[in-house]
Parts: sequence; structure tokens; C-alpha cells
Amino acid sequence: MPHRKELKQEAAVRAAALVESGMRVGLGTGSTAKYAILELGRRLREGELTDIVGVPTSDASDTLARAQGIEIVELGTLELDLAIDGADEIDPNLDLIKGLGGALTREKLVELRAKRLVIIADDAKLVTRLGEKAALPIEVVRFGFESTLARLADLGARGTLREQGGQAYVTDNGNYIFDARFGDALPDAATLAERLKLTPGVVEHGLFLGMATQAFVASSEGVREIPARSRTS
Ligand SMILES: O=C[C@H](O)[C@H](O)[C@H](O)COP(=O)(O)O
Repeated sequence: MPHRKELKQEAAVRAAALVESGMRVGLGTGSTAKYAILELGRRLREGELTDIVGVPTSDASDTLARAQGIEIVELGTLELDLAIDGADEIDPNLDLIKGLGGALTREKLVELRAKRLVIIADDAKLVTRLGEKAALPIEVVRFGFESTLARLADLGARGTLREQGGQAYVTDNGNYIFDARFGDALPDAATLAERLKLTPGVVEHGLFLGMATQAFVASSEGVREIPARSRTS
């Protein structure tokens, strides 16, 4: 039976095959997106691809992509042909929870500029309802974060401020992350997403609704393509 790492790699290779010479590509973050960046590097080195530029969604992906010889450009107002990224949960509509790797804000900024968002994952990420397994990461500014967490509690969020090495985890943007739970699954994800955006102190949340256009999900039976659909946001 293939290891999770191999499944992630298989899904990533399928998505990276969609990249053509001359494309502008959003580069995701995490243990699955890493394989897509490595595969793009391989394709460039072996002459299968030329002239692509990448917009990374984290400092880690920026460093990895540069090491792979991918030309990096600023997001600015660029329109991207394609973005490839992992996810923490994928529901049957291709709505997602993202941000376990802490990169949700830049991921959303980059992936909203992409004509297509291709999600890569192993089958452990598939859920019937968002929030079944993963907490919802919410990025909050550090200033007065206690009062922001109190506002989130008023919305029904229970959870913890993310830590790393005994210290509060700090994102590439200098903020904290609150990993929120809302009971057994999220209530209405669209309503929750709106409320979170209206909460002072919240920078971004990990609900990616109507954004993914396609997914490659790997299991021991192979890679299943969840076909393209149009974006609604
Ligand atoms: O902030 C991190 C991202 O949203 C990742 O894409 C997500 O956490 C999935 O990561 P992984 O592929 O490591 O499971």
C-alpha cells in the first residue's frame, strides 16, 4: 500500500502536468504543494517547460521555488493561469478548509487571482461536511487578540491559539492563528465566512468556498480527478 507521502506526490504530479510554457502559476504551501513545486522544477530542468513564472503563497514556498529555478514574481494585480495547492478538508462541492500550514491569507490572495485553482490531496482530506475533522484556522492580528478571540467565541468558536515550540505561532504576515471548532461540523459555511470577515481583528479565515475548480485526490487505488467546475468566487 502506498505511503501518504507517495499519494501526495502522485496527485501533485498530475496537477503539475497541467502547467504549460509561458503560464503564470500560483504556488501553494504545505507537504502536498511542495511536490508540485518540485515537479515544476524537474519539468523546467528537463526542458519540458519554459518561461513560467510563479507567485508563492508563503516564504517557505518562495524559497523552495527559487531553489528549483522557478522565476518568482510579485502578485501585484497579475492574473494567474493556474494555482496548485493542498487542502485540509475537501467537501463534495470542492469547498475547502485550508490553513493548517499557516499560509491561508496569502493563499487566498494568490488563488483568487487564478483562473483555475487545482487542489491536490490524499483521500484522507475528503469529508462530507466541512469541520468534520479539521479545525478552521483563523488569522488574527496580534494587537488586542484576546478581544478578537472573545468576539469569535460569541460566534460559537471554541478552540486554541496555535503554538509552536511553546510559543504562539506567528504567520509570515506577523499575525496569530486561532484554530476554531464549531461543534461536530461547521454550521452554514457561507454565513460563517461572512461573519468572520466582519469581525474586527480577523485578517482571514481558512474557508475557501467556490474557489477550487478541480481536484486530484490520490488513494491506494490511484489518482481520482474531481472534474473541473466553474468558480463562484
Ligand atoms: O496553510 C497551509 C495550506 O492551506 C495547506 O495547503 C494545507 O494545510 C494542506 O497542507 P498539506 O498538504 O501539508 O496537508
